Amino acid sequence: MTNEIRTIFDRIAPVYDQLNNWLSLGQHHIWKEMTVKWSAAQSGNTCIDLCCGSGDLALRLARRVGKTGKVYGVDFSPNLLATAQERSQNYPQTAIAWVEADVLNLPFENSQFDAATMGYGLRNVQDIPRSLQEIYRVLKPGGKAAILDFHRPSNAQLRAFQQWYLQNCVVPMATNLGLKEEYAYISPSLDRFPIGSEQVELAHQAGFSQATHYPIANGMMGVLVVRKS
Ligand SMILES: C/C(=C\Cc1cc(O)c2ccccc2c1O)CCC[C@H](C)CCC[C@H](C)CCCC(C)C
Ligand SMILES: C[S@@+](CC[C@H](N)C(=O)[O-])C[C@H]1O[C@@H](n2cnc3c(N)ncnc32)[C@H](O)[C@@H]1O
Repeated sequence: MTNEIRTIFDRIAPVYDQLNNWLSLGQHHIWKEMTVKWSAAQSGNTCIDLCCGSGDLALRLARRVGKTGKVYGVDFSPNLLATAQERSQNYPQTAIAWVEADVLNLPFENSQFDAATMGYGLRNVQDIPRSLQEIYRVLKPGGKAAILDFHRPSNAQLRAFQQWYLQNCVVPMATNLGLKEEYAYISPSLDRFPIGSEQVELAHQAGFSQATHYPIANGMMGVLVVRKS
């Protein structure tokens, strides 16, 4: 399964950024900016972006931590990491290290990071509790993580719209690019993804003292914000 997920993301790498811009009507930039803000990353901090993909969140973190900070972007898709690497050449001032690794076995010591972000990663990992435990392990005491992903809205009409949009806009557009199966995967992965209150419960079980889920985009997306005490 892990290999299948990696293959999906390696295959969509060439069109990933473009499709996200089109299909979210540019909104994903706003959702990612909110996520970085909620991570509370500060100038000079050492931060980690898990499941960094093509680097959107890591590059935003790098802007926040500035020249005196350091950002690690971690992903297991070599193709998406290559895009991230290429994009970061335009930001020579910022210290970003791109690391090819599984976020379920992070190659970092305990308590290294002031802040963490994860965008559209938690729904894709094989073991959500383990992923939260790994984030807990690598955060410093007092550190925060902000985890952005799709969310199923409680409002039935909005949920119906979300399902309609995924099936009738997202999948057909991806089909035109030969990526039907890859994008058809989003809907079932969302069906089995824990809702906000369940994510909060899992975060407490992983050890986080504070956990809050913020629904955004009318509840079609959400950000789980956790703090290690
Ligand atoms: C950046 C976004 C999604 C990233 C993403 C996550 C995945 O798990 C994938 C799995 C397999 C293939 C691709 C991805 C993937 O790209 C979020 C925005 C992109 C969405 C495709 C658009 C979703 C739109 C909402 C359901 C409704 C938006 C309403 C309005 C148009 C703003
Ligand atoms: C939908 S993309 C999100 C990319 C980026 N964070 C963004 O918001 O645009 C999901 C990413 O998670 C990565 N991923 C999924 N499971 C992973 C794992 N166990 N370890 C490392 N990366 C993983 C995929 O390779 C992919 O780049």
